[in-house]
Amino acid sequence: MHLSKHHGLGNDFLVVLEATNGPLPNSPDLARALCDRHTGIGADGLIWGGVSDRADVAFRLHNADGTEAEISGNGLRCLVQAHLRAAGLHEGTVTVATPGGVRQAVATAASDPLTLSVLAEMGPVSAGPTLPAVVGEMGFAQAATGSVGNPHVVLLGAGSLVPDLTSIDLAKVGRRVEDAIPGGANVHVVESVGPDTLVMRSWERGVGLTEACGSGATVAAWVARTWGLVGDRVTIRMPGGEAVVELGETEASLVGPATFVADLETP
Ligand SMILES: N[C@@H](CCC[C@H](N)C(=O)O)C(=O)O
Repeated sequence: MHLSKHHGLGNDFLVVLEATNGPLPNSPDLARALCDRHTGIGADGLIWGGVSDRADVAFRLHNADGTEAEISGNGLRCLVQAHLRAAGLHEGTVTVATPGGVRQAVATAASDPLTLSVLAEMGPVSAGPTLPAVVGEMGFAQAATGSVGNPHVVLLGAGSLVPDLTSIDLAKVGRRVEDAIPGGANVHVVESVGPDTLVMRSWERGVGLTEACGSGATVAAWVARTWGLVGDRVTIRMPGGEAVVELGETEASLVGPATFVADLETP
């Protein structure tokens, strides 16, 4: 099988294209094996890029633990880069069929030849899962949920028991909150650090701590706007780098990089 590895702000994905490989196995076990950082190639998830009659390419994602996710902001950009590279292109507009609908992405070359800057539609932002009671005991200033197809919990730091984000044991908090939600959720802690700017750290369903989460950034910006902290164009600073979220009335878009790492062949 031919794969390529990419990352969006340190959130890394393996991509397998049906156009290059023929019919895809879409196997959670294979995804789990290849994403293992000790015995596999290592990644936060594996994206199956299928042939689609609705769009240029179809998106299907298995997290590192083999569970399936509905969407990924960083993963979408990585798939767009893989699709363009397979056609010998370094920029262009690509439509992607996701489980939640078709999303358009516009990729432009960046100064680094391995990186594209991609503006991607993230679709409508809707209500997320019910906030579990355990969040009330954690002392965050605010808490809310949202969804762009996949579920997110957003916790605002600087509450009574939470002086700043660095004091949070996110692996513990994330696991506790995730376990209290049927089906799990991605859990993010955010802090407002300037006009239209948030700092965010993420615990991801099916992965654990990650360097960045694009769908999480989208929901965090949306929720922060409802809290009156930001306007319609929000910069999100994550451990892996910055992304920009553009918020409309009902829908959102995400701008960030996709960086090519390697082409790989599995036996
Ligand atoms: N990191 C991704 C989200 C990947 C899916 C997530 N772990 C889930 O299970 O919902 C992003 O950039 O959005």
